[in-house]
Amino acid sequence: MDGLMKGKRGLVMGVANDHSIAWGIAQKLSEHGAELAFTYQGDAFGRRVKPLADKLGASLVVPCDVEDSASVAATFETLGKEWGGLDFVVHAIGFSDKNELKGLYADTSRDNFVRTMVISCYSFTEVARNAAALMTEGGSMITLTYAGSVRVMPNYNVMGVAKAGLEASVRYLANDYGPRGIRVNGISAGPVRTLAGAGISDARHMFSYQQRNSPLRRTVTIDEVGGSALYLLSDLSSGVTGEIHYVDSGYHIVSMPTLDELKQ
Ligand SMILES: NC(=O)c1ccc[n+]([C@@H]2O[C@H](COP(=O)([O-])OP(=O)(O)OC[C@H]3O[C@@H](n4cnc5c(N)ncnc54)[C@H](O)[C@@H]3O)[C@@H](O)[C@H]2O)c1
Ligand SMILES: Cc1c(CN(C)C(=O)CCc2cnc3c(c2)CCC(=O)N3)oc2ccccc12
Repeated sequence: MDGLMKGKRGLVMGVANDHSIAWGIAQKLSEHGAELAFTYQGDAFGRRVKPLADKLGASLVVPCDVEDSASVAATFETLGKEWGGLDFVVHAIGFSDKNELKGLYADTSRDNFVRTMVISCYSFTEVARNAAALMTEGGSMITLTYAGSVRVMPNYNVMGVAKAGLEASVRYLANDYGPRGIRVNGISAGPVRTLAGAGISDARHMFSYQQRNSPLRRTVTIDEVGGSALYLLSDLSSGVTGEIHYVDSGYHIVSMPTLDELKQ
């Protein structure tokens, strides 16, 4: 089908199920004519991702565990062999030990700090380096971040530190690859009820707080994140690189949306 992404081929990393942000992005890209390849993290996820990928006519669905550099390299070797080139990459991967996503950030263990940084931050740099080698006609990459990188979100803890590093790496990668016509951007999404977004303590209260206090008075959907990803991965954003684009109902711009509640 014709559309913004007609003739473009790209890799979507991070679909776990049909609630995943990466799935919202993949659907939107496919609707606009993109040809997609997917990676999944291990056989358990593979059983969920393959039927989803089939729905979008994706022929390439490969395992990739970003804790294993050989696995990342093998993914792009396969893409190089099967496609020969690449126009875009979606990196929607993040993980930390959920037992350290509560209580004090100060209590973060060294092991989980390192592991969280490798999976949630460094993996985008490694993916970008491998992808850039295939983007011989230029290209566009995005990663998913969260406002917990620049402001304290209770319990987000070490994930906030990892996202701060991720957002800085977006800027450094944008500078490295700009001369080759490869753009690198981030989408900072508001809270979404995904596997990663729901499995946290007090998720219910955090969602309702954001619904009551964001300018749009609601949380965002994976389709809305998909729309902004389509913009950043298409030629509509040809002049945009190194940016963190917020898709969060405007939550991050307010300190106090209204005094009404206090007057009650
Ligand atoms: N859900 C939210 O509220 C929210 C908001 C802003 C940003 N994000 C970010 O969006 C991205 C996608 O998360 P989601 O909310 O769609 O949840 P999700 O659980 O659907 O997706 C997370 C993905 O990370 C993958 N992953 C984890 N460790 C991996 C590893 N070692 N190798 C390969 N893949 C691995 C999982 O397999 C899964 O597919 C993450 O980076 C997350 O931090 C989420
Ligand atoms: C929002 C929000 C999220 C969603 N988000 C932005 C994220 O980036 C997901 C972070 C995350 C990373 N690793 C794990 C989990 C969530 C839960 C399941 C697990 O085992 N590991 O996570 C939070 C954690 C604490 C507070 C708020 C949030």
